[in-house]
This record gives sequence, C-alpha cells and structure tokens, in this order.
Amino acid sequence: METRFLAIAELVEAPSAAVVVDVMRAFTVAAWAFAQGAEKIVLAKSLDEALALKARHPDWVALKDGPLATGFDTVNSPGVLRSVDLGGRTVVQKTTAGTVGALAVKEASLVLCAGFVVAEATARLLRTRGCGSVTFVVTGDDGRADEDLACAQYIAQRATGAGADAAEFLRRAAESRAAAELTEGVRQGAHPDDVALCLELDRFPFAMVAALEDSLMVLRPCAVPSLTDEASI
Ligand SMILES: O=C(O)[C@H](CS(=O)(=O)O)OP(=O)(O)O
Ligand SMILES: [Mg+2]
Repeated sequence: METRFLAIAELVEAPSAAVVVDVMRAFTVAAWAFAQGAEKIVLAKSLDEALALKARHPDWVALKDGPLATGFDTVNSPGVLRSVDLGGRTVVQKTTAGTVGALAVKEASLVLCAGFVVAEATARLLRTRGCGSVTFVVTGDDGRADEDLACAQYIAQRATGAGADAAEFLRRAAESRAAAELTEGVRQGAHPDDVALCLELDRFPFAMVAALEDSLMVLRPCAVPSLTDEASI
C-alpha cells in the first residue's frame, strides 16, 4: 500500500482512497455521536448550510466547534456528546478543520474519517478493501497539527501490516498544540475530559465512511471484519 500525507490545501485531485484525520476533535466527536446512537452525520459546508439543514429538519441535531451559538443544539466536544442520547437521530456537524477536510475529498471512491478512537478499525478496513494507494488528509493547522499527523502515521503503519507501538504516537498527540489549547481553555465549547477522550486508542470497534448522498456528504459507522475473519479473506 502506497501512503501519502497531505494538508487540505495540497489536495489537487481526487484520491482513490482518503483517510481524513481530525483527532481534536471532529472525528472523535463523530465516533461518540455514533456510540450515543446517531444514525448518520451530515458534514455541512458552512455554518449557514448547517443552520438551513436544521431549519428544514428541526429534529436533526446541529453542532459546531467553538462556543454554543444560536440555532445550534450542542458543541464539538466528546466530553459533552457522551452524555447526550442521540438514538436514531441525524447530526449536522460543521467544524474548522475536520468537516472541511472530508468535503475536500468528496469525489474520492472511498472516504474514511478517523481519529485514535477508531484507528484499528480504520486500518483494518483499508486492509480488507485492498487499497493500493491511500491519501491521509492531515486536517489541523494547515497540515501541521501533530495530533493528526501522528494518528495518520499510526493508522498507515497498522494498515500496511507494520507493527506500530501506539505509545509514541499518542505521546505526540498529547503534547500537541491542540491538546494544550484544549487543556488551557483557549478552545471554546470544550469539556475537561476532551483531550483524554481524544487519546483513547481504539475506543470504538467501527470505522466511519463518508459518501455523497443527494449532494450531501454523509458520514456513517461501518462494521469491519474481526481479525479472525480477516485472516480467512
Ligand atoms: O473543535 C475543535 O477542536 C476545532 C476547532 S478550533 O481549532 O478550536 O477552532 O475544530 P476541528 O475541526 O474539530 O479540528
Ligand atoms: Mg482538529
């Protein structure tokens, strides 16, 4: 498997397979939304689109990063989301980096959204799909966010069958600027447990696949074969 690591601005053509990584916090939040029962997540292009979708579908749950704002139901925080019952609900998510990254590769044949909480399931899905070439989109800080790069490199190593010791990758994420900003309260709409929740390796057994549905980019959880099943594929 050939792997490359690009910032959003470096994406010039649609990759065949893309893994969009946002550890802090968009795709940790997305995974928690599914764990709390959400059926799907619509990745909105803009705050206006998120609000328009919410107006059209009042039962949908709209969230954005930063502080809670008028018209939105909640914030981009795993610590907040983990105590919200989202059974059967549709979530609309708009964030600064993660959702933008996923929309930038919407034409790719396979789009996975990932963080450490779904790392192994994501790597396993890449392996079982037999992807020859995978583009990892490092969403944060114009591609320099070390929590996203570390997670992307870890998933890439797991996907290519190379044994990878997670500890060093998690240490880099724990020492990233995003982690410091969340801990110090620079980033708003945060819960004290957010950093710890973003660093929970393989908290969930599913991967997350995004695809266009009626012109909207929709993220859904995807069960992946267990290690035993994989051995017999
Ligand atoms: O909510 C987040 O952590 C960030 C927003 S910001 O960098 O704090 O402005 O958004 P994300 O797209 O989840 O990285
Ligand atoms: Mg981020």
